[in-house]
Parts: sequence; C-alpha cells; structure tokens
Amino acid sequence: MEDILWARGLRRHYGTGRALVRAVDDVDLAVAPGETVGVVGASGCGKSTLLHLLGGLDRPDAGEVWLGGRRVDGLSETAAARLRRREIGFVFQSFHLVDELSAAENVELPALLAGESRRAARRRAAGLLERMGLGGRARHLPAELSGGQRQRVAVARALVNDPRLLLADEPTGNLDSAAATDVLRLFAALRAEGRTLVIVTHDSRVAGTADRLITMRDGAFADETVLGARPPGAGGLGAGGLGALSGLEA
Ligand SMILES: Nc1ncnc2c1ncn2[C@@H]1O[C@H](COP(=O)(O)OP(=O)(O)OP(=O)(O)O)[C@@H](O)[C@H]1O
Repeated sequence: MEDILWARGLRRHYGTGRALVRAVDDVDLAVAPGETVGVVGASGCGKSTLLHLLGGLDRPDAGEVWLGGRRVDGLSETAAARLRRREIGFVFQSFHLVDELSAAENVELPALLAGESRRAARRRAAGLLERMGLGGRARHLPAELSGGQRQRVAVARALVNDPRLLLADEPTGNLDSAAATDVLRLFAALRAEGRTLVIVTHDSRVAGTADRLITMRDGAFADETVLGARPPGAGGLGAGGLGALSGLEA
C-alpha cells in the first residue's frame, strides 16, 4: 500500500558554528495509511521540529516531504496553507483555539476557510462536537470549557475537513490525568477508525496507543519499535468509530 506520508533526508539545523543545533538531522520516515506513529525522546531532541516539517509549518534545509503522492516541502506559503487546511489536521499541546469564538465556531472555521458553505460547516461541526461528547457545549467559549474539553474541541477542529493526516504535538501535555485519559481514548478511537496519526508525546500511555514508536535522540531516529500489530484493514469500531467516546464527560 502506498505510504500517505513520506520523508527522506530531512534536515533542519539552527544557528552556526559552536551554536549549531541539529534539530532534525537526516531523518527518513514513511507512514502507511491508517498507521499511528508515536514519536518520543528527551526534551530538545527535535520532535516538534520534525512534526512542523512534516506538516508544512516549517521548511527543511534539505530533504523531501511527500503527502499523498505530492511533494510538499518548498511549497509557497499560500500553497502550504491550503494544503494544511485540507489535508492535515493539527492538534497542539496548548489547544490554539480562538478565544472569541464558541466551540462550534472554532470547529467550523477551517471548513469555512476551505470554502465550505456556512450550513455545511455548521452541520459538520455539530456532528463532530456531538461525537466528542460536547454536543451541549457547542455555544461555550474556550474559557468556559475545561482543558480536556478544549482539547476535544481542538481535535474536532482538526477533523472538520476530513484530513488525510493528523499531527499531534503533546496532545495531553497540558491536561490533568482524567482529561488526558479522555484524550487518550479519543486518539485510540481515531486509530481504530483507520485515521493516520503522528503523535509527539512524553506521555507513555499515549505512546502505548501507537502502532510504531520512534525514539529520537539529537535530531535523529535512535530506535524504532513496532507495538500492537493488528490485522490489515482492522477497522475496530466500524462506521460509528467515535461512538466509543459516548462515555466522555461533557
Ligand atoms: N527557532 C529556533 N531557533 C533555534 N533553535 C531552535 C529553534 N527551535 C528549536 N530549536 C532547538 O532545536 C532543538 C529541537 O527542538 P524541538 O522543539 O524540536 O525539540 P522537542 O524534542 O520537541 O522538545 P520538547 O520535548 O521540549 O518540546 C532544541 O535544541 C531547540 O532548542
């Protein structure tokens, strides 16, 4: 099966001379459709930089990134923004929700920016929030939501354009243990649904949901472990995959 995400010889260095930091140093990576890849490693080893390169938020000094058969490194800023909007969902540690917009409006926003009608965006956002166990919180502002709820809104927003790929940077990093468990279950359900995920994490429970775990050291891949192998095409939860989240606290 053709890989969804593919990178070769990826390099991103900062500074020069004695101040040179090899944040990402000649990394090769291939992610298959439906695969969940966890990226772990000590602080400063290059995980976030790698994720930004993969998602077109930053440009590599050298190397290539391909998404769905299309080369994406070196795109113009406009083309990269369009690609990110349509093909990639991002989830960040600090949620990055728009404070002035309700939960529903935050989720609708990328759909509107991608050219969806207001009605379609609203319908899709409502459905996603419902599946995240947040149907009753759609009109709330981020400040009126708990950390776990905010992160679930952020995941709904990441999914609204049905992206090929989800990239998550420390998705449980700002959450207490109970909220982290909810988000953990959410990612497990997305994996079971057949989504393709790359998750940077310090949380061993999140790492444990991956099919493959990559350990980075000094900008390079130091170790790669295949975790729970599953039969090809195992959909897990069927059509209503995120139904598994129905027990989430609203
Ligand atoms: N804009 C920048 N300018 C200079 N150095 C940078 C910049 N961004 C990152 N670095 C350096 O690159 C290295 C990798 O940083 P990165 O944020 O990718 O690490 P990380 O593994 O995600 O760390 P953490 O787990 O603490 O988030 C670090 O040494 C960092 O200090």
